[in-house]
Amino acid sequence: MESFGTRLHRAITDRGPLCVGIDPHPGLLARWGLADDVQGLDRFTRTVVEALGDRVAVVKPQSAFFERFGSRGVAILESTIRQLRDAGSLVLLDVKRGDIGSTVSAYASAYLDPSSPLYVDAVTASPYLGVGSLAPMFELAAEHGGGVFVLALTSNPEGAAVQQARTADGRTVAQTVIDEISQLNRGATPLGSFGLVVGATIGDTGHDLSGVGGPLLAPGLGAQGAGAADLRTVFGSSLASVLPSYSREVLSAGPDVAALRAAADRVLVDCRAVLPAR
Ligand SMILES: O=c1ccn([C@@H]2O[C@H](COP(=O)(O)O)[C@@H](O)[C@H]2O)c(=O)[nH]1
Repeated sequence: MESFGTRLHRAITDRGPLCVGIDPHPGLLARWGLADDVQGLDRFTRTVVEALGDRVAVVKPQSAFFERFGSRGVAILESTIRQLRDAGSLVLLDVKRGDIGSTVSAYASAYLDPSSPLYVDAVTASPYLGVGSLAPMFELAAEHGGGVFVLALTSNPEGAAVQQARTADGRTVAQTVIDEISQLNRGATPLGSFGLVVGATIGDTGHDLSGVGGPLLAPGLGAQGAGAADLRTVFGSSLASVLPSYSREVLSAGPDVAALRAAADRVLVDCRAVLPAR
């Protein structure tokens, strides 16, 4: 079976280095002329799938915006995941899960076991119960060709106080996460299946990302203020591994399908101007 890293590498080669998030904020639903209810959610997500499912490498539904509608929202998330997979994009579910290992096993089953209704290509995970506690996710991902993106240096301003705090050996908390994920990817070609989340907003923090060997998901572009040019400052010599991620910047072009496609094409052009050719 092909690894997630191999599948992601191919998707990026074929479709370009871009992840677009599905974040149906109440304000976006209103802007699209949709009600803030499950019907509005369903129409919103179907439109994004129609516009982008067959042209963007990775689509990242934000679970929170589906969960807020309870079981009917989660049913729409399940359906959205199926539609995206049918359309050919990789699905990265942004759920930022993390817990003690025995509970992480259940999260792994929920998202990374092909028999689950919420099965996706990759998930986001939080390392703040220790990177080792995420082992059941790493193991199930490896078994079924899935991927895990672990939070390292998040795009929000509050993140730095925790993530850039120093540990007893002098490394930052983020660098310990970076180093552990690098170990997991060792020897993987063309790309490892275990990624990191590093916000495009954080500036030059001096962290060493050169040995990660896996994808570096870069949210914070567009609505949070970072632009494609900031990728150079944040990622330096690791730009070749960056997967830029935009949600509101693209989604606000809707509900017109052609306008959504044009917005995704535009941000991809911006990113290609900065990232090395892949
Ligand atoms: O550090 C992080 C990690 C995750 N996110 C998520 O990405 C999108 C960003 O949406 P925009 O509309 O492009 O701002 C959202 O789902 C966040 O939860 C992040 O922003 N930063």
